[in-house]
Amino acid sequence: MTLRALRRAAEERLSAAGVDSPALDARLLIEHALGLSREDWLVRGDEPVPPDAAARVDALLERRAAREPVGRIVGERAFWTLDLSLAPATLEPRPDTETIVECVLDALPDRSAPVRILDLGTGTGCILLALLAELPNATGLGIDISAEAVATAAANAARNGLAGRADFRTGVWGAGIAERFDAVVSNPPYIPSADIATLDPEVRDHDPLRALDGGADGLDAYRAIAAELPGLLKDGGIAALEIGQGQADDIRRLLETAGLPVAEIRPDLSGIERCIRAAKPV
Ligand SMILES: C[S@@+](CC[C@H](N)C(=O)[O-])C[C@H]1O[C@@H](n2cnc3c(N)ncnc32)[C@H](O)[C@@H]1O
Repeated sequence: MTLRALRRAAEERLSAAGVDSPALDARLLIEHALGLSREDWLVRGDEPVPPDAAARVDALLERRAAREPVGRIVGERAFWTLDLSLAPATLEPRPDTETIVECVLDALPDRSAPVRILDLGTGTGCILLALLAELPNATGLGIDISAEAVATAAANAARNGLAGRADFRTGVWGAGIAERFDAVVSNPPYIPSADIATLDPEVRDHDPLRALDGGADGLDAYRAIAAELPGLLKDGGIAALEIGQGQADDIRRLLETAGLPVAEIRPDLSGIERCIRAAKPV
């Protein structure tokens, strides 16, 4: 079988298994199994695939057909301009979360300023590290309740040349942090507990429950974080939080009750309200 024929067969297999991006996933898994680059398809598509290579591809396709996400299979995921390693305790970063990065960058008056950023529930470190990659004089602290997530985030900082500007610690949201920051970012768990069983298998069976479960109404983490934000922000500092579909009004109320007027609610690329930005009055 040629490489191109293998790819067609892989796509059909993933499509039959209900995978929603079979063409992309087939290509990524074959590239990973065989050490190919995207350009290789142009020049090597008619080459025969040796049986041992086909067996390596088959093993990965079997996992994907069982609805394990590509990022979990290959152990990493691209986010913003970065490649990030994953661990069982980290959420797989989503493109929607880049909305927070854009929102913070657009809200900062001076991108060369030495801003201090706090990321609550940092996971892979994706939000903090993407911001540090864009803000050459910024430094930051990422907090997560999971020690495995903290270790993964620290490794991702090193992998992307940002370790000198990023610290990571275990903690429960902002508890015990005395410092005040120019920006606090967070993508907290926001799925109502009862909805978790209805999620796609890629999410339900592979993202950690602690990264998903937002309590009975999905808002537990926002209540905790909103109460802490006034003590974590400098005067004039901004908070940018990812939100779930339909949660904007409730979270606006939580932030404004805490004394943080909402300045923006920003949609993601699908038009869903995804990031809420508030500021601490000067
Ligand atoms: C939705 S994930 C977001 C991860 C990452 N920031 C991202 O956007 O991909 C939420 C994260 O919050 C962490 N978390 C859950 N409860 C926490 C708590 N009480 N204190 C600190 N972190 C918590 C989870 O371990 C998880 O890494």
